[in-house]
Amino acid sequence: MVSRVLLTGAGGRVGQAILDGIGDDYDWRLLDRDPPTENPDHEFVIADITDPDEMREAMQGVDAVVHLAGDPRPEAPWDSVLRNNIDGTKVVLDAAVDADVDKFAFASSNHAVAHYETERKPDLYRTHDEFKLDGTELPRPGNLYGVSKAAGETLGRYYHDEHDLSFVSVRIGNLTKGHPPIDYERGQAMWLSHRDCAHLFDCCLEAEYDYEIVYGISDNDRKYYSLERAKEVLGYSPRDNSAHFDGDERVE
Ligand SMILES: NC(=O)C1=CN([C@@H]2O[C@H](COP(=O)(O)OP(=O)(O)OC[C@H]3O[C@@H](n4cnc5c(N)ncnc54)[C@H](O)[C@@H]3O)[C@@H](O)[C@H]2O)C=CC1
Ligand SMILES: O=C1O[C@H](COP(=O)(O)O)[C@@H](O)[C@H](O)[C@H]1O
Repeated sequence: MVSRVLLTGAGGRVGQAILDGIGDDYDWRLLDRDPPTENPDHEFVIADITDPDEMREAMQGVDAVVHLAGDPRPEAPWDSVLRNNIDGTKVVLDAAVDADVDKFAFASSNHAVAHYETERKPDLYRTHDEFKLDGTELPRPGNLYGVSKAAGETLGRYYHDEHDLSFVSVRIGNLTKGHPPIDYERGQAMWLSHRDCAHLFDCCLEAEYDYEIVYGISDNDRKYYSLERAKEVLGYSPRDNSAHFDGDERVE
């Protein structure tokens, strides 16, 4: 049973969504290289994920890791994604294996597979289009940031096979608070609401799995990512759908 969880990148947007939803459900150790902006409700470690000593220390007594820290910019330059996203993820994985951590949930991204859209857009963002990615496809990154996320997924595969670490890559779509992106069909197709985000990472901490790749979106009518694997293996049961909004207003 997972009790003590290390949340890297805790100060960011995804971290906030997770803590708002399931902050009371685990014994969290929050980690970020930037200090918290307000008094945190949980233990907070200021550390850089590329520092092996800091990560070894932060991992003590941890059952599971939710690894969010990294450069989230689709336009991020190679030196940054190489350091923060690829090397940083390896350092966190090494520390997790040394500390005998059971489960590792990794924040991957839609950008790891963005080039599947190239020859299909804008139709695939619309409800009449049946095309769906399901997580069994090879990566087709749309930028170097996407390459770094595909590398994180592959690192996870290796640490699972080599060290038996349970690893789930969550290819997160577009997280926004309150309502889906406005006037942005792609963003509406891959919208992830805050409450579905928290619930999905809760599932990653509770379910039993070996190595998984799932999509992290709400149950949007426009979706071109399948939610079947997340539902079947993790027990994900999303409650939101971008089709239930007109602009910033919920209409259903
Ligand atoms: N927000 C979204 O819609 C999506 C986010 N993701 C992924 O989810 C993760 C979190 O994204 P957001 O919360 O949106 O980003 P964010 O920028 O709001 O949060 C990232 C946090 O990681 C920290 N961080 C960055 N590099 C670090 C390092 N070397 N050591 C320690 N801390 C470090 C930053 O200080 C920041 O607080 C990222 O890995 C991103 O690639 C993936 C797809 C969509
Ligand atoms: O991986 C990420 O994806 C989201 C959605 O991508 P976008 O190109 O449609 O904006 C992005 O907002 C987020 O910053 C990024 O980390």
